[in-house]
Amino acid sequence: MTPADDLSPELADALRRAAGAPTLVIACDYDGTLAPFVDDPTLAVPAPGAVDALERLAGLPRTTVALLSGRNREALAQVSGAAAPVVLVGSHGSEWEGGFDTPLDDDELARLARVRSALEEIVSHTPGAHVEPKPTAAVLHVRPVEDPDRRRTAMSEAMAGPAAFDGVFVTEGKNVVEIAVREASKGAAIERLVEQTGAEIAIFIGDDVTDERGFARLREGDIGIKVGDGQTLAGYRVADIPAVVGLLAHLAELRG
Ligand SMILES: O=P(O)(O)OC[C@H]1O[C@H](O[C@H]2O[C@H](CO)[C@@H](O)[C@H](O)[C@H]2O)[C@H](O)[C@@H](O)[C@@H]1O
Repeated sequence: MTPADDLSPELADALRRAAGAPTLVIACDYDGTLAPFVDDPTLAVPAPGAVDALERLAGLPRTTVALLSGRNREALAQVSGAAAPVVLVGSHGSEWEGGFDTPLDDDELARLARVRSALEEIVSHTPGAHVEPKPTAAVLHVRPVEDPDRRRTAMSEAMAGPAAFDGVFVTEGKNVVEIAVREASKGAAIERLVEQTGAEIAIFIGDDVTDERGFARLREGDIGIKVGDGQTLAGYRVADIPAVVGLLAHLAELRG
């Protein structure tokens, strides 16, 4: 069985087309796409072979590989172990090498502190839940909460409380709700990568609802690949993380 055996004929064709593009961008979500979910986000390591395949692709001429994650950039670098020439883009597309285009102003910082303390209050009576601080957001994590009712209650409290504050941007993900004081979109980040490189084809691979903002902004001829089940705007689908690793390794062979 070769990596290509896991791919639909349509996706195999699309990858052959991408492999022949003069300039190519490959943007990949991290959690749920390259790294299996775990309770502690600091321990979410890449699946075997994932970083190797990304680095092989990133070492090819006129090929830009980016990790495009909801995580903040520093956390993304730590858990993934990926480094240049792989481009790391954090905070849902708004945090690049050198940080954010514009730092948070005093109002945004005050709003962020209010959001964090409201989420900490929820955590204080929800055993297992925790808050992940980010430069422009705070995230309530409920994956480790054992009782499903308590998990749902904590999410509802976050939605009715800090998620309803003025001037915040809410993203619900897998067992998380993220409340940001800056709007960000993986779609805008993919457009920026395409603009910077002049790529004729962009590939974007992701598993979560937040990745739909990326799929929505792909151009005709670009290749969106959804990982796992669920509704999607992506044109192609693979079953799971090992299939993503196989796909990347196969693309590296085709383009190498
Ligand atoms: O855009 P991504 O790279 O997919 O990041 C999305 C969020 O991923 C992380 O949370 C998810 O993974 C955790 C570790 O496996 C898991 O515990 C949690 O339930 C998942 O939602 C990360 O912690 C968040 O900051 C990212 O926004």
